[in-house]
This record gives sequence, C-alpha cells and structure tokens, in this order.
Amino acid sequence: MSEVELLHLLFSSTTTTILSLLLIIIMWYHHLFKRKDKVLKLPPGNMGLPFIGETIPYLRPYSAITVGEYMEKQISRYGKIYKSNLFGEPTIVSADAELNRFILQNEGRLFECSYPRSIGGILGKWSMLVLVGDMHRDMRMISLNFMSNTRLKTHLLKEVEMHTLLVLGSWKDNSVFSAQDEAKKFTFNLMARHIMSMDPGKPETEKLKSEYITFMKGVVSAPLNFPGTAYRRALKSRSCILKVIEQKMEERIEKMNDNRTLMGEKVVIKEEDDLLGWVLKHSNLSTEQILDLILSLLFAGHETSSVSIALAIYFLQGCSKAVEELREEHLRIVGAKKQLGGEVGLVWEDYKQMEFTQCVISETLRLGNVVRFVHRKALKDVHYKGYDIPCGWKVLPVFAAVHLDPLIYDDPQLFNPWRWQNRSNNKGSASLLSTSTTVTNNFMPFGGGPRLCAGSELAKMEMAVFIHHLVLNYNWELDKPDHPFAFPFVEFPNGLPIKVHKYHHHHNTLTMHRQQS
Ligand code: HEM
Repeated sequence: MSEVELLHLLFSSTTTTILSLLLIIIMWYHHLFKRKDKVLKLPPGNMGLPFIGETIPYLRPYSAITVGEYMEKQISRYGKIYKSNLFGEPTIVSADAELNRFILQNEGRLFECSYPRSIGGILGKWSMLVLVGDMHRDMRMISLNFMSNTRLKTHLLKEVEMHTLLVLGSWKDNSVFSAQDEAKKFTFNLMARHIMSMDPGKPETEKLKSEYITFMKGVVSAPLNFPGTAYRRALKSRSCILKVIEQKMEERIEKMNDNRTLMGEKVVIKEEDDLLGWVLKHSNLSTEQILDLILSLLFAGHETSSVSIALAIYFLQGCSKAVEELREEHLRIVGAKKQLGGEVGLVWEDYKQMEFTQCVISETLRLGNVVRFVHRKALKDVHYKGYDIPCGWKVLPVFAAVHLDPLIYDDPQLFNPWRWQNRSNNKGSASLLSTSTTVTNNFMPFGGGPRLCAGSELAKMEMAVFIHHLVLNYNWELDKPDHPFAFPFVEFPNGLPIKVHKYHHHHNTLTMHRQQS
C-alpha cells in the first residue's frame, strides 16, 4: 500500500469514527429528551446544546434586582414553567409561585434536595445542603436547637449587638471603605464566636476568615479540579479550614475531660456554650460529620446574611425617606429605654418594636434575592398544571422570579418597604417575626417546607440590630458607583464603597455603649 493510500485510509477511518460518535451522541440525546416528549406532556422549552444545554446563558451575570434578560425571554416565550437543560441535566425551571410552594412542601415525597455534585465535594458529604432523609433531619434538629427563639432571646441578641458595635464602632468620621467587607466581618465574627467561641481579631480567627474567602470563590466557581483553578484552591482551603475546626475540637474534648477530673474535687470550669460543645456533649455524630456540619454552618450562616446587610445599606442610601422613618422608630426605642433607666443594650421587647425595620428587611430580601433558586429533583413522575415532570429530572424553583413578578408585587423593581405595612393592601405579604406565614405565601427568601432556612430568625435579627445602630450613628453615601449583580450568587463587584459621616443626636448609641462599658 502506498503512503498516500495509507493516509487516505487513516483519514477516512478517523472521519468514520468521528461521524459514528456524533451519531451516537445525537441518538442518545434524541432518546433522552425527544422520546419522552411524545409520551409525556413536558412543559415547553429549549434543551439547548447537547451536554452543556443552556447553562452558559443561564449563569451569565445580571442585575440582582431583575431575573436577567435570559430568563425574562424564556418566561415570555414559554410561560412560567419551562423545560431546559442546565448543569448537564434535563431540568424544569419554575417561576410559578404555586409550583414553587408545591415543590418545597413535597420534599422527600415527590421531590428531593439535589445540589450539583461539586457542592458536595466542597461542602462535604455530611453538609446539610447535600443530606436527605433521616440524616438531614438529625442535623437539622441540631441546627434548629441551636438557633431556637429561646437562644435568640437569651444569648444571640446580646452577641449580635456586641459584634455590630465592634464593627460600627471602628468606622471613622468621613472615612471610605467597602461596606460589603464590613458586613462580612460582622457576620463571620458572629458565627465563629457562636459556633466555636473564636474571638474576633485573634490570629486563628483571622486565618480562618481568609481561608473562607478562598473557599467561597471555589464554592461558586466551575467545578474544575485542575491545578490553578479556583475550585482546586478552594478544596485546599477546605482542608485548612477542617484542620482549624479539628484542632478546636481536640482542645475542647481535652477541656471537657479536664472538667470531669476536676469535678471530682468539686471544681467546675465553665464550658463554652457554643455549637461545638453542644454537638460533642449531646450528639452521636462522628468527627467527620461534626467537621462538615460546622464548616457548612459557618458557610450558610455568614455569606447570605452579610450580602443581605450590604443590600440593605445599598437600597437605603437610595431611599432617604426610609432612613428617616427608620431613625424615628429607633430613636423612639432608645428614648423609651432611657426614660425607664434600664439596660443600655437591646432586649427582646426592643426588638419586637422594630416594625418598620422588619418591612425594610422584607423588602431588601424580596428585591435583592440573596438565594435566587434552589436545586431539587423529582422522585416520581409528577403531574402539575397539565404538565408532566418526569422522575429523575432536576427542578429549579426560582424564588427571585416570583419576588419580581409584577402580577404579585406592584412596581416590583422599586424599593418600597411600605408595601409590607398594610398586609390587606398587598398581593404578597410578610409578617413580623414569623416564619410560618413566609412558607404559605409568595414570599420565600428563606425557602420553605422541611428545609426552610434554619437561621432565618437569626438572619432577620442580625439585619435589624445592624440597621438600628447604623441609622442611629451614621449617614452614608456611595463613594463610587456600584450595583448588586447575580453571578447567580449576589455580590457587589466594587465591594460597595461607602463614605460615612457621624450622625449627631442625643441618643448616640455608640457613645452610650462606650460610656457604660
Ligand atoms: C438573609 C440571610 C439568609 C438567607 C436569604 C438564607 C436562605 C436560605 C435558603 C433559601 C435555604 C434553603 C436551601 C434549600 O432549600 O435548598 C437555607 C437553608 C439553610 N440556612 Fe439559610 N439563609 C440565610 C441565613 C442563614 C443563617 C444566618 C444561618 C445560620 C447558621 C443559616 C443556616 C441555614 C441552614 C442550616 C440551612 C439548611 C436547612 C436545611 O436543609 O434543613 N441561614 N437558607
């Protein structure tokens, strides 16, 4: 055979292989999506390219106070329930308030939590976001127990206020800084203290904080485990973070053992009243399970609430009327406290007076949509509103689309905290200090059903206390333009640079606290 003939043969056999591979891919794709269409009545939609589907346009960053151009187009073309191919899987996307509620309420029966595998790789296989069934229930009980209303009243309110004052007290008159970083500092310090009794500013706390920044970048990046990628760096950070937690755990076990020997001599060392101590004493979790629980609680507990605080700072600087009304409310609260001559620090009754503040919080969460959607999959074939959702398909309830729906909220792009004031005047509603109603109506910033955010009450309290001291002590403005974007995790690309000015009045809470301590 001549060289030319050989090359010809090689070339034609390679072409044949490529062609047959292509044919197999097309047949497989056709088999997966099209055949089912004939039997089942799937919602309308576009499955996009093989494998990657529509993931790329779906994840393109957009203004956080919108659902993004891409989703808007899909909804106007196909309606509020449409099919797609996202994250490598056939998916039903729901912008429909009723379907979203139906999905969340039927957790474990018709649908189940199902995050991309990369999330499990980074948060750990025992993370609450990944667990389902009994194990999820047990871990959830621990978290709920630790953030119960009783604990909020007796412990957390004081802690939250102390950490707020620590951050706000460091702001110099006329200084410029990143409000997003300051909010992160506040929520991280609070969580590190509450979970493992780690003190703000200490080298170990600072190290953990900087590892968490790298870690976060990986949680939200493409899960490519190659040298140099954000995901690979985050996996490294994960192991550093776990080492810190493990060391804390060993120290604590040692301390608890010391206590026992000392108790024989009737000496009791006061143990830290934190989550770590609680799980070590009251649960049968393995070391690996405790590490994942703590790592993911630290993650769930500081990222979302810091973004929410940054969003409140942002929305309020554009709405001076709301700042004025907040000030009136908070001046009333401190004024009444002063008259009674009691404690300077906030107590539960003060928190319950913060009615307009709760409206500002609801509005911030509605418009900012920190958690825009959650990941679920169908456990069975489900028939809903005339459509079939096949067993095994991914389902994404998109809360943001409901929160920004003009049929549910008038003028949805407008920051209007007053819309929450008179529930009967509203199509959507929030309730003061209650999570139960958020489950049953169209407002779902914390999800719903058996997986409703375990920290929702704490998050609202953090926002309220932060706002209390913010409006009583500062005026602020944007130093450079910035805007929240959805990547789809919400972030201010410039870190929300603000300039603050001391606000002088006779109830300056920072001065009052300094004098008392
Ligand atoms: C404004 C701030 C927050 C928002 C918007 C938020 C939102 C959410 C949402 C939507 C879920 C449901 C996820 C799903 O169904 O797949 C969730 C779950 C969870 N959140 Fe939050 N969260 C916030 C703050 C917090 C805080 C401060 C903590 C405290 C540690 C926390 C702890 C958790 C936990 C443990 C879960 C898992 C619950 C379960 O699976 O049973 N969150 N959060």
